[in-house]
Amino acid sequence: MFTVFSLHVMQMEFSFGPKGWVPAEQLQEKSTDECVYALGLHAPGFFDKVLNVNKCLLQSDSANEKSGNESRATWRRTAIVEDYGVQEGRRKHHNVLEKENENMHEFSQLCKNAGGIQSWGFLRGMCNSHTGFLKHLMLRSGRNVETGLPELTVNFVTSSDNPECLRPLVEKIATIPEVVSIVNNVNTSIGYTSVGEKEYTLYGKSTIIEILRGLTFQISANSFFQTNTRQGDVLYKLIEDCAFLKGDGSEIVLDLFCGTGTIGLALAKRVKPVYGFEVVAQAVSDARQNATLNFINNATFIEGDLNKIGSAFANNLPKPDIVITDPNRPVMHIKLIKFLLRLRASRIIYVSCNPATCARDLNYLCCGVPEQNIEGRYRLSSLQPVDMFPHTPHIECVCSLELR
Ligand SMILES: C[S@@+](CC[C@H](N)C(=O)[O-])C[C@H]1O[C@@H](n2cnc3c(N)ncnc32)[C@H](O)[C@@H]1O
Repeated sequence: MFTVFSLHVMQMEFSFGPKGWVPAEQLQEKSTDECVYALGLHAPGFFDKVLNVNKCLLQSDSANEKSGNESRATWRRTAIVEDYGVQEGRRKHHNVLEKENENMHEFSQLCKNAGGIQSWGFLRGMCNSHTGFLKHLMLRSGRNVETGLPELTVNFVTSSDNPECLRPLVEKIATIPEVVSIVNNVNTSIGYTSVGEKEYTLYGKSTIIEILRGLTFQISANSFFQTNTRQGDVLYKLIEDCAFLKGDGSEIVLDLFCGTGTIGLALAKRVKPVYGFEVVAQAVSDARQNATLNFINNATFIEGDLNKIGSAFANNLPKPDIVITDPNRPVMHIKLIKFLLRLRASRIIYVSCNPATCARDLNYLCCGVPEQNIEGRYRLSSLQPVDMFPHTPHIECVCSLELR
């Protein structure tokens, strides 16, 4: 198993909550006053219990702290906690709101002017009541390709379409040198997903750059990108090894669930064409742009929902030699399993961050689904876990399947 000891997790998603959740073992130690309003991580299995996180050990220093300036606290504290009182407790918050902080006063006025949102509502997370404005805070770090210095994107996910409400907060955060982009994703659903129906760029650019396997990738806020860049390099090298490319540039690659095109593009210079499929429009557009950025002209990226494929899916494409499939945590749709079994590519590389759903899909591909008269056609030739999420129970697996 590959493990890193020095972490650099590129993306973290935090949630806002109406009050901080205190684990039972700490109830004695903490007064409940300390815990009003939360910005942090969900307790496992409970979306309405948000554990305050003041410093995230999985984040890069620049995402956690303002390096080189001892006098300023972490940027999260500076921008959100100190100025807006989200984590400071109800009493302090009242002081900040009503007496002390001009910005906060302006801010609450702004909120009221902008469509009747109450300032208190602004600070409440959605949680069970489904009220409030701020849902999630997503931090993503990348680097400047010329200087190599860290860059940060800040993505506020809100429950309604009122980007002006964020303006005072944006002005504060924009003064942090590492921050190159501040966006607002508006997600009006009652769910906890962070992908917005609309996105506003409130400061700087709308994308961030990261480098993996020597290639440059542009990433939009709604596009998937490996959260752990250093281990991402290890993961993609392993996928390349599992592809057993002949080296004569003759193979055709199908990259399913391709995101910003990372895996396909990492292989593109050593194969014939690469075809990528992905459902998120921004990710497809990033993938196309990434091909251009890396002078790759044999990669085609197609927008489409792999859960809704018809019998004619990919009929117009040449038969691939290698299929990469890298689904989200749920199982692959049975239509896609059937497609892969009909396609009979010589090799499938199945990349998964969920061993349970991965096991089901591998079982179908290898042993078939007898109750549906589906015959399995593959043999699992290798399975390598990669520790993409150190110090958590999660694990990524790269599975190599050969046609029998
Ligand atoms: C685990 S990510 C892998 C992305 C890419 N392979 C990478 O390594 O960066 C899974 C990707 O599948 C996409 N996705 C999820 N459901 C999908 C669907 N039904 N059809 C097509 N793409 C889907 C997600 O948007 C995401 O980009």
